[in-house]
This record gives sequence, structure tokens and C-alpha cells, in this order.
Amino acid sequence: MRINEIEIHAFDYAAERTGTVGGNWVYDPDSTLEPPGFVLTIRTADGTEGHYRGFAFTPPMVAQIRMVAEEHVLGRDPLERRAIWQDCWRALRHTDHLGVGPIDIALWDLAGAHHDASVSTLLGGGRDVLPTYASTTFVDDNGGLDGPEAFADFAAECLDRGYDGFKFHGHPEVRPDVDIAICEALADRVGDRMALMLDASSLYQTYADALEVGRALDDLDFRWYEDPFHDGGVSERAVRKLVAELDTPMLGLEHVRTGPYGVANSLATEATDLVRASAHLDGGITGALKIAETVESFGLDVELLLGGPAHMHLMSALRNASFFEHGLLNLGSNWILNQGFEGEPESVDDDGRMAVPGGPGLGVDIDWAFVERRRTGHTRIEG
Ligand SMILES: O=C([O-])C(=O)C[C@H](O)[C@@H](O)C(=O)[O-]
Repeated sequence: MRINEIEIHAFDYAAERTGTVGGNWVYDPDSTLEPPGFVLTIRTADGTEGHYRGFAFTPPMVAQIRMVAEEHVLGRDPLERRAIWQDCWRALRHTDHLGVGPIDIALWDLAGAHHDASVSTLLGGGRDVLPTYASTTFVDDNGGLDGPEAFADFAAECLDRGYDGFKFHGHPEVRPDVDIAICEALADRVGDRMALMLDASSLYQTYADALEVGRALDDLDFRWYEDPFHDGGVSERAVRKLVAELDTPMLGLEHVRTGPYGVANSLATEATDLVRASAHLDGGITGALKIAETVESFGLDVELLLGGPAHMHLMSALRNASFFEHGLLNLGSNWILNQGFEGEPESVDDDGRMAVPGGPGLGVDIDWAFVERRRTGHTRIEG
């Protein structure tokens, strides 16, 4: 079996009632965002296919896929995923490696079609339903999630819907005081019944602010504190100092694209407690699995960044991942995660659980009518 075709369908999404502040997504009843997306299809001469539907960072991903397609993907046996991964990782060594993930995930989907097995089965996964947490958009000033009361009400609603945890993204205009007030309201309203998390999304400008917020989270018994530092957590000295000051576990490395190799360095130097990983951004299921097992070898936890079927299958095989991140949720926003798929693979049941799709492959069908309707471009690379 040889790969003889790579196809990219570009389209745009429609995220209703959503706007941005400084590039951060917020509730906005008067705005619809239309970010770019794509479907990558890898096909063999006998017509076996694998698909990846991208929901973020389309331009750099597509540019990097083009960089490696002819030299490192076409003509290869699609079942040699790990060798293709190694070649693409090296070939993209002057970049952030964003192109590796889509190729790798499409190859896992193709392997599932070939073996008539789900990706979860190929990974040796056992869990078929996953615990979830609700993850919100950033604090807004538009009458949505706009302060402590609104967040506490929304968290109580999420608790009723069965979620095990609740995470919010802080104020996009960098307001540690507002973030702390929201944390206090959440702890007061639902803290005895839900795990609580804050994602500062690398917004805080000073070490002192990061420390002040962290101390508040310690007092309020938060489950984790995510990405406080403006540099994304690259300065290991600063993270190490903060980790030593706080009891609340630090979840880091979402914004660092050095794959399993960088993760090992940060764990060895104690410059994080928990690790964020993404099959989309960190080299696909192969890359995220390498990260998860690196973290496991340090006795610590990995938490997958947001969703998509690749993460459902991957998480079904991981011991050291606590929840599936369901988001970014808001009051009445239709976030884009189910767009481009038939049905709604990413939805929680009445107990707050998410079902891992059955196979083959990722177990989801592309909604070609949606892709067609919103198409912005089409590329076919043949070999
Ligand atoms: O963990 C999350 O929910 C996210 O990281 C969502 C976004 O990527 C946000 O945190 C950001 O923009 O850094």
C-alpha cells in the first residue's frame, strides 16, 4: 500500500455570537467569527483514505503540510506512521512543527480504515466514555460571562449538566483582580462539588501578578493553574520559582512547541507539574502519545487541549489524563468543534460523559456538504 494523493479542502467556520478581544475569543451577541478550517485527506492507490479536520491554525498547518508532502509522505507506506513522523519532524525543524499533527492524525484514521478498527482499539484503549470539564471562553464585557456572578451561575448550570469540573479563561485585558474575584465566586458556589481550574493563557505581564493569582488559587483549593506567564512558560527559572511557592499544581507547556523532547526537559528541571498536550499541535496522536508517556514516566499527569475525535481516542488509552476539555463554552455560542463533522461527535450526555466514537479509524464522518458550502480553496498533490 502506497500513499499516492494528498488533498486539502479549505473552508471557513461560523462561530456565532462570538467575537475577539486581543485575539481571545469572547461572547459577543452581535458578532460572528469566520476562522479558517480545512480537511486533509491522505489516500492510497487502492482508495483507502484517512481524514483530519483542522479547527485551528490552518495557514501554518497547510503551509507546513505542503513543505513535506512530496518528499516525505507521497509514495510511503501509510502504515509506517512512526517513520513518517520522524521524517516530518526533522524536515520541519526550522518551524514549530504544526504540520506534523494533521498528517499523523489522518494516517491513524487511514490505519483504522485499513484494519477495520477504531483508533482507540489500535492504541489499546479501554475507556469508551470520558469524564469531562466545561471550559469557557475568556471573560467578556458584553453581558455574557462578564463577572463573578455570571461565572458562578454558569458553573452551577454546568454542574447540573453533569460536568466534573469547570475552567475559565481570564480577562483578555489582563485583570488579575477580576480573575481572582471570579475564582472566589466559583469556589464559593460550586467549589465543594466540582474541580476548578483557571487558564491564564499566558496573559499576565509580571511575575508578581502570576504569584498573587496563584496564592488565591491555593486558598481556594483549585485543581490546577494553567499558563500564567507571558512567555508561555519558556523561562524555566520563573516557572520553577512559582511552582516552589505554590501548592496548586501548575499545568504548562501548551504554548511551547518542542514536543516530547522539551516536555522531558521541563519535567526534569521541575519547571511544571502537569503538562498540556495536543495531538493537533504537538505532532499528532503519535506526538501526543510520546508526550503522555514521557509525563507518565515522571509519575505526573497530562491533560489534552480541547477536543476533536483524535483526543477522544487518545484519552481512551491514557491512565494519566483526568478529564476531556469540552469547550470553549459560553452562553448560547455555537463553538466550532462539531462543524465539519456529520452529527455532533463532541457532546456530553446527561451524566457529563463523552462517548468515544466507535471505529473504524476516528469513527467520524466529514460533513462534505458543510465543507462544500463554505469552501475557500482546494489543493490536490499527487505522486
Ligand atoms: O486550554 C485551553 O482551553 C486553551 O488553551 C484555549 C486557548 O488555546 C487559550 O488558552 C489560548 O488562546 O491560549
